[in-house]
Amino acid sequence: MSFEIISETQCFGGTQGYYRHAAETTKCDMRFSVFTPPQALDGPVPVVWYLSGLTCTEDNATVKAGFQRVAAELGLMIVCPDTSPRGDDVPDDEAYDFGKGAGFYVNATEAPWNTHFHMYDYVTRELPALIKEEFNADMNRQGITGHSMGGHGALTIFLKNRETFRSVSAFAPIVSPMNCPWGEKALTGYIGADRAAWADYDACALLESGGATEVNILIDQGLADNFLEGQLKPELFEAACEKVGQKVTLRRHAGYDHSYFFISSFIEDHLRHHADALK
Ligand SMILES: N[C@@H](CCC(=O)N[C@@H](CS)C(=O)NCC(=O)O)C(=O)O
Repeated sequence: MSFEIISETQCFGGTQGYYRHAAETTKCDMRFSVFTPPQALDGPVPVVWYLSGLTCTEDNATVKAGFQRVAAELGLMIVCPDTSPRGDDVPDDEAYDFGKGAGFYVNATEAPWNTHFHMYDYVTRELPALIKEEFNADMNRQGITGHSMGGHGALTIFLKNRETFRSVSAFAPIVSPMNCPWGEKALTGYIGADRAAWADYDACALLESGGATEVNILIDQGLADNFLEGQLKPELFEAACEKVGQKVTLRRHAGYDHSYFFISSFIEDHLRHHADALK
């Protein structure tokens, strides 16, 4: 599969790389980052996917989450995709929470978004195929995490692909886009007004329809997060887990907000959570 190396830089004995490829699913050039730990020189290593939130690219987590030191210690490859299709041909919206930088990890069915906004297929199918072929990744050992919109992506993609992922975690996730303004706007715009179709991209609804999984889900949430009550509503996920008997460790942290200062404070715990499951 063809892809281009934008840059590769040594970091904690491994390699932090930025890459670009022509993606079929999103019909545009897509960028992504991969941290390859030093252990990959000796054989295939487990992969943790990190899905970012609104306004982000592949760069935000790569430069601000601080995952490289622990990923190098644990021998984890970290893949950070972009959050939407990009380029002059791709439609956009002037708001920060829709269009570019806000793909919501769905396959859009509504025009004009349905030509490029196939982030679900991109993240679950096209980019994994490239990672499998071009990097020393053990695709039988995959975990997924993410922040905010990316936390929604991680939870829903995990719940819809139970055979693919052995571990999942999230930072301040949108747990029920059907029940928050960010999600209602995105799902109406990308999927259409029929709310029945939205359930396929709602972690709470997917858990209730699909039942509990075997894994323990780790979620961290800051209590000084401006989006906590209006958008994130972790109590909805707690209730859904309770209903179906899903194990979840939901940690609420006084004083932490929605920023990468919060994520970088707890990223080590998340990577250890994944490494334990992916051993
Ligand atoms: N203050 C943000 C609101 C969106 C936001 O907080 N985005 C989070 C993800 S939901 C983020 O990580 N932003 C980029 C960053 O901090 O690097 C903006 O208007 O750009």
